[in-house]
Amino acid sequence: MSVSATENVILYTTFHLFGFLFIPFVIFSFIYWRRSQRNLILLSEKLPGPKGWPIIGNALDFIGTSPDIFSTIYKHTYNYDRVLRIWIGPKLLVFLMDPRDAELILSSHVHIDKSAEYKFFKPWLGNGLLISTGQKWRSHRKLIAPTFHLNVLKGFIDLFNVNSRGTVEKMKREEGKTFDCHDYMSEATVEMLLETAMGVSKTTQDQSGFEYAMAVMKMCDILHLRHTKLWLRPDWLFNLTKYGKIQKNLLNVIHELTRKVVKNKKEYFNKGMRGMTAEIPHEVKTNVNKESDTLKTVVDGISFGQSIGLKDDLDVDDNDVGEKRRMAFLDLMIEASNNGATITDEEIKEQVDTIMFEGHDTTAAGSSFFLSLMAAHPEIQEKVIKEMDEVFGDSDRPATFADTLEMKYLERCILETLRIYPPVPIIARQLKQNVKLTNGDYILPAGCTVIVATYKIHRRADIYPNPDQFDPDNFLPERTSVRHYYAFIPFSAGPRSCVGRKYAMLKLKILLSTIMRNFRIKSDLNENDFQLQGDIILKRAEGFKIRLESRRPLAL
Ligand code: HEM
Repeated sequence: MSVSATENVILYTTFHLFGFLFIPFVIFSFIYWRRSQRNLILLSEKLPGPKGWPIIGNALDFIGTSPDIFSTIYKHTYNYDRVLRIWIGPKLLVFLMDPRDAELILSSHVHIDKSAEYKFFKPWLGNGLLISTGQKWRSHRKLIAPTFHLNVLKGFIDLFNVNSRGTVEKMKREEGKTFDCHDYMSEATVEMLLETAMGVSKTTQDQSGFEYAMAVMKMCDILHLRHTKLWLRPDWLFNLTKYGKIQKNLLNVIHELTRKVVKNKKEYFNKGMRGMTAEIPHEVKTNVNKESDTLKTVVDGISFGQSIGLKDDLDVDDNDVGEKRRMAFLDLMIEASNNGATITDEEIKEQVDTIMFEGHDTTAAGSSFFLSLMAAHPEIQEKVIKEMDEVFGDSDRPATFADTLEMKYLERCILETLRIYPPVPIIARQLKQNVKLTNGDYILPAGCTVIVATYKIHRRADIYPNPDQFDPDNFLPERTSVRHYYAFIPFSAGPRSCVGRKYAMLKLKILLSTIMRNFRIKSDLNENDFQLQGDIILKRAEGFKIRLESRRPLAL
């Protein structure tokens, strides 16, 4: 027998062995799975959704580029108004698009477990606040939430100003050119987080915030691939691919920075330098103590990005937060660890990674969408500029907390940006028990992944007239007062709401007002040209392309 004939025999035998063993294995596994998941399957059959293929379900919807997948899933929501069932192989996803159902899940103290997809974050964020659950999440949330109360945040205003002015200075290099503003927003938000919540000066970091921000962006791309491509899900297979190797390198960059941040802070702390943020230049110091302590809201019906009817652990009366607890995030973590076993060093690092990720990519996307929308809607931009001129006149003084309360129109534009392009477009939870929805006979089965579809809720025509139109008047009091509280949830809501909500709103107002005092934003593209991709954080696939035109000498 020749060599090629032998090869043919081997191939033939292997093929048949594969047929004899693999196909029965798949069929047997499928039957076993159907029997063991009877509750899930029976209840899912009553849920509305597009027809799928045997075994793979609707997995074909997840083939293609990121914008393709986003648009395919979004198109389904036109046919299914409140609830949408999708199968990806054996995995059942149920999208909720009615604010009443969103409330049912998000306000619950029971349905707080994150979905299995969050496990891909684990090598990066460990058991940080975003993914932990149970008692660990409860005790760490209790520790961390007070470090984002308003009385702590007011102490950050000067640093928000310094960094916003630095960003304007850097962006000036791009004047007249078309460029992607996301890189600038990303770098600015990383540096602000380092200097405020982490309390370390960016100049003491020998690795730039920019490098970190880019690594985070690439990590998000990889995580998105693992969510949508079934073969990248098992760790052993993923680690063999080029993506596994890239992830390893990216995590080295990310963790090197966070380790350094914790180490530096501990050194300061041991030298007795506590309760500090980075150094503030004299010329931008504002007198925070003289500022009005009022908690009044700026846009009626909405308080720091959330409906005023929704209260969470950030909304405690600031006078109830004792002196000792008025500490910035990393200071408090280190003090807690020095004082006992509430939190270990490894857990501190995980929380730093979590805050750095959650606090940076979300606000970078939010501010980049805002600037893109200003360019696409010049008439709205002029109203923002008019308000800036009314608040600051010709002065180039830094913004104060009182000024932020006067930026009513700017705030409406920020809220409208977060409505129409919510940086976190969906929120996913794993159900441990069946849940009956608020209206109708639908029951979500235990074991399914329930997805609160923020992006769709924010674009319901029965809640927002002309839902796809950028209209800051959606946040006029007469409109906010008649809406369901859960009709606007960019920061989620309930016990697992975003811990950085107030931080984000304050920072966005200072950063964006500083930019709008200095530039007019232009673009050759309009909103219809935006291609959306929902890789964990919502982004413009083509980049956030804008052009800057100087309004006046820099307010620096
Ligand atoms: C525009 C900016 C932001 C948006 C739209 C946003 C949105 C959200 C959303 C929707 C969640 C819930 C996610 C989920 O359940 O899967 C969340 C959680 C979280 N966010 Fe934000 N966020 C923003 C800024 C920030 C900032 C500035 C920080 C910190 C400085 C932060 C820290 C966190 C943390 C730690 C969690 C997890 C909370 C928990 O599970 O208890 N976020 N955020």
